[in-house]
Amino acid sequence: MTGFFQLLARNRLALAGGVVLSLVILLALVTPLLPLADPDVTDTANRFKLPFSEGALLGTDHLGRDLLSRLLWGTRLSLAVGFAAAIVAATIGSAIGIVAGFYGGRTDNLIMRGVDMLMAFPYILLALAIVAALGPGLFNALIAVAAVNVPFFARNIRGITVGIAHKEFVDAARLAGLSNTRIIVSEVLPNVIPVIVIAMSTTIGWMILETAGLSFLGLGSQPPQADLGSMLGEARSALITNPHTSIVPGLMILVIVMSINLLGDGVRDALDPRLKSGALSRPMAATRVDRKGPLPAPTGAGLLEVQGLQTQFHIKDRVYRAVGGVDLHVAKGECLGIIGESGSGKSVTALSVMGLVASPPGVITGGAAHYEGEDLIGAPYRRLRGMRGRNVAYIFQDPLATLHPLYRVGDQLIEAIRAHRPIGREEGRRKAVELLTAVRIPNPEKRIANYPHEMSGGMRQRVGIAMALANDPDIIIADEPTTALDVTVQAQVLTILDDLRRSRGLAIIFITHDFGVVAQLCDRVAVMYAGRIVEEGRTADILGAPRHPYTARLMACVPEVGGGKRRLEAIAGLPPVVDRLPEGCAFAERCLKAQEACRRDEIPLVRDGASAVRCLYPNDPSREAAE
Ligand SMILES: Nc1ncnc2c1ncn2[C@@H]1O[C@H](COP(=O)(O)OP(=O)(O)OP(=O)(O)O)[C@@H](O)[C@H]1O
Repeated sequence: MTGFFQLLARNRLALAGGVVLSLVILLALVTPLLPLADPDVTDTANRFKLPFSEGALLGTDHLGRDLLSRLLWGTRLSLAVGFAAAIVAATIGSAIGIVAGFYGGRTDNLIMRGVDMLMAFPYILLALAIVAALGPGLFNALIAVAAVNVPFFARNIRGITVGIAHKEFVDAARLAGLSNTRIIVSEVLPNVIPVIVIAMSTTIGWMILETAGLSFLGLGSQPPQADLGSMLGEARSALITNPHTSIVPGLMILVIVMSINLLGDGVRDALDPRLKSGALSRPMAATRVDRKGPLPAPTGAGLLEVQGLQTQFHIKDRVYRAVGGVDLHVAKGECLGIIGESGSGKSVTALSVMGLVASPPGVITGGAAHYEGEDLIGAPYRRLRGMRGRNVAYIFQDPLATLHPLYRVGDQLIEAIRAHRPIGREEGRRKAVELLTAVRIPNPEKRIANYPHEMSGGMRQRVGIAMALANDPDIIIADEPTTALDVTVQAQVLTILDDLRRSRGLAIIFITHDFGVVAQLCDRVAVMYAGRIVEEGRTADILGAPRHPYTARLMACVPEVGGGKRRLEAIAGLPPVVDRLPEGCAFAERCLKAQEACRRDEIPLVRDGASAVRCLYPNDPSREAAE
């Protein structure tokens, strides 16, 4: 709950709306206690007194009644009717929506067609018809406004319920033998309540306006009782001669509706869990860069050289050091593997290179990524945009999440090419077929007309690779592209990537959990732990004789096909949380060789020829070979 209020407070407009609305509600609540004139007593001798006259701060109306008093009593009434109508409409509408969405079939059809019929009438006509049938009066106006808003809630909540009613957790509740009523109350309702609150917060203002509209037409509050709408209606004839009689209630309606709407938008944003990590602020086109200290100069190692990269997530007052000073490079035609446990910072490292980490909350706080000597971190957005996909392309783990579900794969390929080159449709089509052929999709002429859901996981991943190849990039960063595939398809996809790198001289950075993939594809490998590289070197050296205890234990977790039965050595404990990294070696807590010194100071990455290790007591490959 505190998180909700903190998020709400971060949205300045919502905060302003909340403060203003609270003041208005407070005023309305204390109105009976204030020393105000009677709002209904007429004094025709003092008609149309101007604001700031003696004894009438806001002046008087056409019957000499005190406008301030009428305004406060009227506001009290309008707010009460608006809120009551919203609660009634939300309760009835949501109940209808939940029942229709949950039961579906004929029940849904019957209820929703009734709702459609209500919606087919212009709402004001419907409200007028209801008031005409029930007779004028504020209570009847409340019923009319609530009734015309029921379909709005019913439709919205029905849509959400249909989605929830088919979720696995609802099926699980059914299998557990829960009754439909129990399922609705315990499984469905908690999931739709935020939507109901959001819909209410954005419609209360609207309902206050509608009630005011009915009163303005003489169908709501009846004389001498004042509400904001009837005050406006009565002031209509003096609009030109005594505008203050209209301006006073008009301004109050404006203030109430604006503040409710601003607050409603803020409530909606704060209740949405997807916006909690900072996306409420406008996401930036490239990751925010806030580097202090001198920048590393390029050494000319490789086509892409990452030096001392530090990327953090700033969430509230916490700092998550996802990447804490990573150095790596990859040359033309080379494949560098990055391996490590989940959460070790592999993806964030890769995304930082092209400024693709979402900001907020991501911030690059140090280091450089030199591409042919040019530092990409902090490069202007136009430059990064020009290079994304053109020089450095990405392949992600789940192509279903990266391919647009509503466009044919051919059109998506053509779009990817056109983002960087102005080519015609025909040429684009030819190139798309060429790309699908390059990734060995059979029958590419036909396949370009497929939608992503019409392809298998392996096919979609090939389309992902084709997309990355669309603009002939120099570097491809592949983030676990084969994790979701079965071993045969995985082998095919890896072969395609390997062939492409050899034939096109592509540099590949391959992020994976899988030592088998590293062995098959990568020339060199970097092992990451808690946002840092702990070991780096030639694949054969590292797989043959890992020097860092973490690498050795990670490899011991991997079952070997044909290696006979053996006990798999799981690594006890968990990686440290990156907002509370320990002093010294981050792996010390889980390391069997850890000494006191490991927990003291920063441990440097010590280079020895082609390999490097960040450990005070690394395994000695020569001794192990001798043993
Ligand atoms: N948007 C974010 N907000 C806060 N923390 C994040 C965000 N994205 C990543 N992190 C944190 O950064 C750290 C590194 O994440 P990253 O995705 O790079 O790990 P990874 O090694 O690629 O893991 P996996 O193999 O599961 O993809 C993790 O601790 C993660 O919780």
